[in-house]
Amino acid sequence: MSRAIDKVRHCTTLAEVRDGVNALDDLLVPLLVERGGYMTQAARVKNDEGLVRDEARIQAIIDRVRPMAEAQGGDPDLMERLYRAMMECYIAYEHDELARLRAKGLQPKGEHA
Ligand SMILES: C=C(O[C@@H]1C=C(C(=O)O)C=C[C@H]1O)C(=O)O
Repeated sequence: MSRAIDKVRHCTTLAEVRDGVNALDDLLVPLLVERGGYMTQAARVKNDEGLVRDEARIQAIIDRVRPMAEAQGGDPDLMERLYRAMMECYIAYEHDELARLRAKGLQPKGEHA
């Protein structure tokens, strides 16, 4: 199996390092935008501020990504820290999206006209 860590090119200059990082950011940013799109979907489907943060789901994601990181030759502790920080950002975004959808007319659950 080819692991992500084995794809890292040996660099002798900072410019090479930054080229490598930029190339990966070109892949990551569209994926993060797409992931954010599911926060908008979650906000609409949950339609309840109290359901936005789901600790069980957060832990399930951590339990899934730690072994994935290890299998790719990465550090599971680093991956957990990244995911916890990222999910905090997405939870804040999901709250913002729910507020935006409500301002656009989404009725709170149980208050249909
Ligand atoms: C998208 C959800 O809402 C929140 C955002 C999560 C995420 O960034 O993956 C995970 C858990 C939730 O607190 C969800 O509940 O699945």
